Amino acid sequence: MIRFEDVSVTYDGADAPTVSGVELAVPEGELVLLVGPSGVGKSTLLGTVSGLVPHFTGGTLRGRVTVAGRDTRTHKPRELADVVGTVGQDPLSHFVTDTVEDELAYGMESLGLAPDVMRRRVEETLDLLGLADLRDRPIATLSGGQQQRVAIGSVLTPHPRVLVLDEPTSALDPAAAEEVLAVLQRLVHDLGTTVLMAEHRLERVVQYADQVVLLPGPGQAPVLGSPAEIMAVSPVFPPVVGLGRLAGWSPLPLTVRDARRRAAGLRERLAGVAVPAVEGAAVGRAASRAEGATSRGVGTADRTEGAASPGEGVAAGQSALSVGADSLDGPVRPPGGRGLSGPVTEHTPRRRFSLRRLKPRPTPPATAADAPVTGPHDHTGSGPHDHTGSSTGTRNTVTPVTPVATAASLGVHRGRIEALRQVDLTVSAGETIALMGRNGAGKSTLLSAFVGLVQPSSGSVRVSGAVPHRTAPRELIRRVGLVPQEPRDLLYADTVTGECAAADTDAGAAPGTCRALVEELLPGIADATHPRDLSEGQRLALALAVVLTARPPLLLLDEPTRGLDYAAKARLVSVLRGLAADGHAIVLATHDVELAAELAHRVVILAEGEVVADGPTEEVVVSSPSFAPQIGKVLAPLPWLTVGQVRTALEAGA
Ligand SMILES: Nc1ncnc2c1ncn2[C@@H]1O[C@H](COP(=O)(O)OP(=O)(O)OP(=O)(O)O)[C@@H](O)[C@H]1O
Ligand SMILES: Nc1ncnc2c1ncn2[C@@H]1O[C@H](COP(=O)(O)OP(=O)(O)OP(=O)(O)O)[C@@H](O)[C@H]1O
Repeated sequence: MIRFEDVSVTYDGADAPTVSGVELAVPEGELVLLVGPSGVGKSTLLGTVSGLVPHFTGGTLRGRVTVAGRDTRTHKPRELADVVGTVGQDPLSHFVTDTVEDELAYGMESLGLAPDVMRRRVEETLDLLGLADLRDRPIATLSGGQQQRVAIGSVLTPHPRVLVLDEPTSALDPAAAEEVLAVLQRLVHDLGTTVLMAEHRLERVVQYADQVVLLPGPGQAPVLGSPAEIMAVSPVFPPVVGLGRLAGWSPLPLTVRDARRRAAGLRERLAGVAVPAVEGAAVGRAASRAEGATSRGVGTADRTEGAASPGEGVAAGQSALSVGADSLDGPVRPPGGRGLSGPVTEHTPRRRFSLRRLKPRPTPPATAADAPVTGPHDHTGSGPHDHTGSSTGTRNTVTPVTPVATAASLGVHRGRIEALRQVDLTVSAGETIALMGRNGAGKSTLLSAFVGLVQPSSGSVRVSGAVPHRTAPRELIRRVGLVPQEPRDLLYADTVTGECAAADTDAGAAPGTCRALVEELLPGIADATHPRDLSEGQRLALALAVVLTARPPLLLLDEPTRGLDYAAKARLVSVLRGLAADGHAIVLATHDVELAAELAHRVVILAEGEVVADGPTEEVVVSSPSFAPQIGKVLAPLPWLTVGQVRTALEAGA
């Protein structure tokens, strides 16, 4: 159904082809998964199928790509729209209408389908993807995951024979991701739809694939095989595969169920063994409760109505951080739009989070009443917390501590939606909190409240003593930094070099600080590249580096692993652990249960705008079918969470 014949793509100005020598056939009615490190060319390859590469991206395509016999170089994306449906990594930039229902109908309208067929398919799709309650909503007001569901729905309604999906579950909560994958599998099995999908969170998808295509490195020819064959050799693999490799299981397990069947012996071996260091959470929780109690009701009820802020969401997924930490390498990214070359409308001007442009001076004032309560640059060890670095490579210990940020009985309205209700949360210096919960639960809203992008409608929020929405950006930036769900909102220079130079200046950091951070997170990004042309993972690494350059006492990350391969995530984990050990407080909104297991001292789960769980990571996630990491499920009821912990124990002779 899709055929690549000696395909190579060279972007304008690039020294070498991004992908080359691609010879592949994707049979009709199969789900083929495209995997490989960040920036290796996955999105580029997907773009050649939808025609976005090179029609929209520029560059030179050599060889031939055909879909259902149509050459994508001689057919414009519009002329392929009846056969191929494409979901790119950034749905928002490709929506063409304003409301959910209109968006679901748009593709069918373009193809001239009868109104009754359109109506029926819109209803089916609303149900299939859990969008019925959102049908009349303006798309610009949806959370990130809600938008991703609409983007997927909008390509399903025309019933294309081929679906090209770039990280389609990256913003979805774990349960929603499973639902979407089940829908795709049904289309493949029942309707013979052909699906080509790139995804980093292999723990979510590998079991659905008929075949896997691995792009091992930039410019290297792809390797095709069954999921088990490829997972045996791939540099990117999910935690169960990591566990299987560690335990020497053959064949390798691809699912939690496979692994559980093999794990009886391992469970026995680990039963009496102390789980390698996973500390800090209990302290964080105790601190938060105490603080919540004292600060409740302190805040003024600043009324806001529908503050225009990015309708963000949080990326989905899980990953094998501990596995990647020592065995993986490479980068990743997403392709473009929907394959329909209709007008791209900017619905509501998205407010850009522009704090970093305001020339911050990150050194916290020592005396002001609202000065940051922690000194993140204090390496003397005399601070209020004890950085007992764990030798096991898991979490650092946090001792009771000064709050860096608090929300007390916080309520936030976004338009008519009550996005947060009675939220009490205290974030302490040195602790890392994973904020989890289903799409639309209010995670991004809470992060936005900490940076003053939305205002409380009741209760209060404080960051280092300051009221965020009443604090001038140049002051606030000394206290808090946010990496938004869409990293491009933070980037404005023409090159990676320019972006980094601006970040160094803004942060008052030594020249080269930001660039070194980029290299640490994701090596190999070219200096002269326009941030727009970076792969998704590369862009995220750049945005993270920009914010980290200022070393804010409170660091907020909204789904920080989209587009990142396991190795890049492992590097991110190590950077964030270092920051936490230096006394920075970190809050990450994430659907990546593996990331939370690896990094967070404490997990806070939001549901319908309320906190429904708050506790040490292992306590909160192990008992949860949605939020438990793969290793947690395999070894349950033992409270082990990561491959790294198991490796440490086995190496120590368990
Ligand atoms: N600008 C807005 N106007 C109206 N409603 C909004 C706006 N932004 C978000 N919402 C709604 O507020 C609720 C919380 O959204 P939020 O983005 O905080 O969720 P989230 O937990 O981050 O979700 P996701 O996991 O999908 O990113 C959702 O129901 C969302 O549709
Ligand atoms: N339009 C473009 N112009 C120039 N270079 C580009 C363009 N698009 C992508 N690139 C470069 O091509 C390489 C491959 O990018 P691509 O997005 O295909 O990778 P990917 O494997 O999908 O990455 P990720 O997993 O991070 O999404 C990257 O180095 C990127 O910087």
